Parts: sequence; structure tokens; C-alpha cells
Amino acid sequence: MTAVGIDGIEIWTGKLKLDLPGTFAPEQGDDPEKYTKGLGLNNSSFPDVYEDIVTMGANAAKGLMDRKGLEPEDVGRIDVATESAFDHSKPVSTYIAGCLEQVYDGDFTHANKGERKFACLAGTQAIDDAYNWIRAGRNRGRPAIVITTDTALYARGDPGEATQGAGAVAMLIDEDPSVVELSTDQGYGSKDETDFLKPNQQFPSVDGKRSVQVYLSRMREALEDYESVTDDIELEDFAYAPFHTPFPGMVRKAALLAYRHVIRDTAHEDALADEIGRQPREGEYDDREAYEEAIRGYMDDLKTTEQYQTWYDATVEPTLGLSREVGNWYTSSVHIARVSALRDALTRDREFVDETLLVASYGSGAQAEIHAETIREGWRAEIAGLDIDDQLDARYDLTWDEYEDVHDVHEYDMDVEREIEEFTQPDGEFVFTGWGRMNERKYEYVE
Ligand SMILES: CC(=O)CC(=O)SCCNC(=O)CCNC(=O)[C@H](O)C(C)(C)COP(=O)(O)OP(=O)(O)OC[C@H]1O[C@@H](n2cnc3c(N)ncnc32)[C@H](O)[C@@H]1OP(=O)(O)O
Repeated sequence: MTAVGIDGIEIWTGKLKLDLPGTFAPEQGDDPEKYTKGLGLNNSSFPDVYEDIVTMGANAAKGLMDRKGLEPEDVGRIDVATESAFDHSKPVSTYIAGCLEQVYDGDFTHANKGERKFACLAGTQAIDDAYNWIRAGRNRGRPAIVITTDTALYARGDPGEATQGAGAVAMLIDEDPSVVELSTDQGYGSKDETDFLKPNQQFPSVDGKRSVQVYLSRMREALEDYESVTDDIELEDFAYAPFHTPFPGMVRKAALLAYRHVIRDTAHEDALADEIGRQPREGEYDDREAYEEAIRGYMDDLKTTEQYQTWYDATVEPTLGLSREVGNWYTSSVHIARVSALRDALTRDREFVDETLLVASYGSGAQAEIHAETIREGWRAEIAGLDIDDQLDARYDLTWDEYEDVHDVHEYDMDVEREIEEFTQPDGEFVFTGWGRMNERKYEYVE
């Protein structure tokens, strides 16, 4: 079967930055280490006043098309995944295609466009759609562009405010891909949950503590489902394991749970037995409560072992690099985790063509999905071509007062009476310019 997967990637970060330990923590009266060590975040990205999900998505897509030498007619499909859409009918992909048509000679008239929604999972689902479309032979040899784009803002004062972020990723999905080939096998964990939702509102209603538990439960179910369609997973099978990363501390919890699950009844469990005992088995306990307490004790011990730490440092920690500097990008989050892993491999000059990633996506509401990806020959050139370090360095560092203004500017219901100036100068990018006669948002390309 022809390989299908990710052939190219571009990232666009919001052009502003909030320093969490330096600027946010003092205003909250918090110890800065709650952010750097507890949540695992240093900075969040924010959109400047002329940026939104369309400009960020269009800028990422233009970067991708230019790098891959594509014209609009070459593209058969544009799907956008977002949980920050401002229009209940017209998909964001049409706005983005409209932007791109301002700068290319051709148009996307014969491209299929859509929008995917399942919280942060939607980007992975949009990749699935493209994969299925190509595998079904309906693509006429053309690739798909999948764009994940979000302004992940929370209401002021919500505990989630510390985990905000804004940015976009554009990915080219094609046959014979340069970066990774996607596995056909997938595992799902899915249940109707009300942990994080936006019922006709811009900012989420969140039960933060519960959302953490829901994430872990759905991930466990997805892992079990994935194991049921593949051979049992071995730790050695995966070079990196990129997870959906709302904040790195969440992944720390998920990785520990996944490790415990995967090593059960293996030589890895045996090797730890002298140090921390074997994993509790439910049948050995009188009731569920006692069993769960024993599991918690085992996990506390497990995370201190050298065996676990070595695996975590090699396989999971490198996936968190970008997240620590940008915060939660919702639909993009697992995709920047993958890029972080590949950047780590590049820095280490690692030869790992044909090695495998275990990719774990998640969306509140709630569903997790797990699949594998195989590294392809062209990964190194694609990842070396990213300019994300320059973008991160160029971000404008907001003061507290400026952060409050920026949050107000991006809040739909907020009537900002004073004029808030842009903090950065647009340069070779799409910008938001105001509203049209039908309340549509308008965009221009600034040279
Ligand atoms: C939103 C999505 O993208 C979808 C999902 O993944 S849902 C799952 C994740 N959920 C979210 O991201 C929801 C939005 N976030 C939130 O609501 C909140 O950020 C949160 C509930 C996750 C945490 O908020 P909080 O209650 O203010 O933080 P709190 O739990 O006190 O502290 C965070 C961590 O820092 C640790 N910490 C606190 N102070 C510390 C200090 N001084 N030094 C070191 N660590 C510290 C805490 O112990 C805690 O770690 P553990 O959970 O491992 O114990």
C-alpha cells in the first residue's frame, strides 16, 4: 500500500509573549515555580491586535506552500481544525483560502474545504480525513493542507488562564510523505463528558481538575484499544511519544500512567520488582478503593526509579520543548509536540529513519486517539527548514498592563473604548483589517 502521511510542516506563533514566572506569577501572588515546575510552562504566545485564527492559519499555510513550491491548483483539499471559530456557518478554511488567493495567481476553486470540530483532537481527525481521502483514491494525485489554529484564551481569573496560548500549524498530507508515514492502526477512547466546553461562548467553561482525570481515562482506553489492534506495545518500539500537551505537567501524569500500563507483565516490571515491588493486581484487593490506593502508591514509587526517568527523559521530555515556550495551542498542541521531538532528533543528529513515534491526541468532551508514525527519509530537511526559533525570539514581551489590554482586545463581548496600538509591525504576512457589510472579518496581506 502507498505510504500516506505528513509531507511538510509550518508553524506560526502569535507574535506576543507573556512571561509566566516573571509577569503572571507575581500578579497572582504565586510562586513562579508553580508555572515552571508544576505546570511546566515558561511563556505563553498571544496574538497581536491584528492577528487571529485566520491570519495565523493563513501565514502558516503560505509558508508551507512556498516551501513546497505549491500553487493553489496543486492543492485538492483544505481542512481547518479549530475550537476558536467565530462563525457558526462559514468555515475558517474559506477565509484562509480567500487570504491565500490574494497572494497567488491561481485559486482554490476545485479544492474541497471544511472545518473539523472535536476540541483539541480535531487536527488529528482532519489529518485522518485527508488520509482516508487519499487512500480512497479521490484526491486525483493532489495533496491536502490541514491547518490547526487557535487563540486558546480563558476568562480572566479562570485557573486555565495560566495555560493560554495562540498559534497555528499547517501540514501537507500526501502520498510518499517526507516527514512521517501514518499507521493504519488506531486506538480510540471516547465518552460523553462535560469537563471543558464552550456552549455558544468564546471562553471555555472548565472543570480543570476533572478535565485532568478525563484526559487520563480516555488516554488509557485509547491505549487499550490500540493494543487490541496491534501486537502488545513494547517500550523499545518508540523513539518518542508526543502527547496532546495542554501544559507539560499534564503529559508528565499521562506518561507515567502509560508506562505503568505498558510494562505490566514484561521484563521491565520484573526489573523493578526488587526496588518497588510488582504492580498491584485488582484481584489481590478486597475492594476497588484499596486497589486504587495501592496503584497510587506504586505510581509514586515508579516515578522516582532510574528506569522510568531514563525512559521519560529520552522519549517524552523532548516532546515538550515548544509547549513550554508557547502554552496550549489546543488543536495544534500534539502537532507541535511531534515537531519538538523531531527538533530534538535534529539537535542530536539522530539517524532514525524507519523508527516509530507513538502519537497520542486528545480532545475534551472527550476523546483520545493513539496511532503510530514512521519516520521518513526527508524528515531532516523539513525540520531544519522551520524558523520557529526566530519567531519565538522576535515575540514582543508583554507587561502586565499590556497583557490585560491584549486579552480585552481579543474578547468578543468586550467594548474596548480606548484605541490599543499594535505591539509589533506586520511584515510579509496576513493581517485582520476589520469587519465587512455582513459582519464578516476582512484580511489583507502586508508586504
Ligand atoms: C484544555 C485542553 O487542551 C484539553 C485538555 O487537555 S483537558 C486536561 C487539561 N486541562 C486543562 O488544561 C484545563 C485548563 N487548566 C486548568 O484549569 C488549570 O490550569 C489546572 C486545573 C490544570 C491547574 O490549575 P491550578 O489548580 O491553579 O493549579 P494547581 O493544581 O494548584 O497546580 C498545578 C501543578 O503545579 C504544582 N505546583 C503548585 N505550586 C508549585 C510550586 N510552588 N512548585 C512546584 N510545583 C507547584 C501543583 O502541585 C500541581 O501539580 P500536580 O497536579 O502534579 O500536583
